[in-house]
Amino acid sequence: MKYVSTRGTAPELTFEDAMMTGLARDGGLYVPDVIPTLSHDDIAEMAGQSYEEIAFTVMRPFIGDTFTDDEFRDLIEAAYAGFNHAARAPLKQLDSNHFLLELFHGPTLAFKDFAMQLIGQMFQASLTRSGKRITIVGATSGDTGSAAIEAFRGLDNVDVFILFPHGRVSEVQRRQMTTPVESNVHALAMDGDFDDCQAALKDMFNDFEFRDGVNLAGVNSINWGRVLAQVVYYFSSAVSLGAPHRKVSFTVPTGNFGDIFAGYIAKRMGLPIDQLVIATNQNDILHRTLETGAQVKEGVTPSISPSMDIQVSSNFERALFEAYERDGAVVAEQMDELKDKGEFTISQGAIDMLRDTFASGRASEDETYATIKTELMLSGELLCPHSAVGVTVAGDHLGETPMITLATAHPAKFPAAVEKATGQHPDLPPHMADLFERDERVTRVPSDLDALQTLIKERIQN
Ligand SMILES: Cc1ncc(COP(=O)(O)O)c(C=O)c1O
Ligand SMILES: N[C@@H](CCOP(=O)(O)O)C(=O)O
Repeated sequence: MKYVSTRGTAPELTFEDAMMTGLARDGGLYVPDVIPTLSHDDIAEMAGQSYEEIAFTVMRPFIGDTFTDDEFRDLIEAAYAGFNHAARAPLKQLDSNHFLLELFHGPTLAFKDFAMQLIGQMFQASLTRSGKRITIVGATSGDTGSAAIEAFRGLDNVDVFILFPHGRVSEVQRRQMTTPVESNVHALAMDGDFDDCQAALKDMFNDFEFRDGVNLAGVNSINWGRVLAQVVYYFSSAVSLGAPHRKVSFTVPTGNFGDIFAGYIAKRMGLPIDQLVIATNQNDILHRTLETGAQVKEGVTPSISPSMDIQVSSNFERALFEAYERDGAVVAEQMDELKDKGEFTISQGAIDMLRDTFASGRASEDETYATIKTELMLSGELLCPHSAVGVTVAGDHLGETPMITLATAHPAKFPAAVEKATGQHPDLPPHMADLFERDERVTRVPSDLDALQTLIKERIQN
């Protein structure tokens, strides 16, 4: 299995190299050269299997000879051992044909743990073999950062720097990133929004002198390993509702497009998915793109679902690559237009493919509050605002096929919005109960590439 860049000119890599490299050297994102498929029987056999067994079957074809089967099974076991639900990703029934996939039972209470805990294990195994030391830089709108810190804190061959937009994450999210005491953890509060943080990260990858000098690695969904690990819960949940013998649909609260792209990969692998619905908050660039056929960047408006306050949606590039039948030159051209002019127009053939593959919808702030309130009354489920965006949009796409909406974070990460909607204060789980008593350690940084690179170089020398 080889990995190719969405912009067509970077060297082809193995799974291990693609995982450790992050962004391709032509600015693109790595994807497998061929998407493997599972047969109807392979999928049927997953019924009754553990999450870990399904994870092995789904991911094994992608990793080549990076790990032996036994090594890979051990890494998967270790990754999910710290989750506090036996099913890892349990399904709850909301209504006769609407289900909620709870993805917040990992250590940092968001779906990011599913991939980040495994990436942490795979990185450590690879670094032990190579004897290398790396510098991870991540950009976060709130959840990737804490998940990455949790996965890499205390390791002596890794420094982890997390850029988050100052004042634009919830207090719980901020404290998850600023209270770890390990000296290899560096929380950086940057002036600007998440798009600025992600742009700075990509600029660091595109500066080869810096990148090679610090051994830069990425754990955002730039990293194919992140997307891959997220494919698994599409299979586990669909199978528990009767796939492959019947179809299911998914609605996915979406920002950087990594999670829903994982759903697309599951479909390409043979999972019978009917609808894949993109649910956006008021930062609705993806919904507008599907409606109009043009991607036009606007400013980011802060919302009660801050992790989805994104306009430049990194993994949309992977979907475009498929929509343009893997023509990297066209993708590179369109990505340059987005960077230079803030917009690009998708060809008719490509937008037809995207509209055939994805549906979309948008939830306003008022609708999101209303869904949190009514869902608690109707089903007893206390939703986080991101999951509530999903449930709101899913409501417009319910039909005969069972709909699974992804619940991407625990309500206790966003207590202010949840309390405003319901009057209930969601409590943090016991392992985080003293979060508000812990000391914070954070560096305020400008949105300035030189300053960021200087800070990172100085910190890793000490
Ligand atoms: C809680 C939550 N929901 C939804 C999303 C959107 O997921 P994605 O960026 O993969 O589209 C994020 C951020 O990634 C998130 O943290
Ligand atoms: N919502 C994310 C944004 C980064 O997404 P990623 O999937 O590319 O890591 C966050 O919580 O940080």
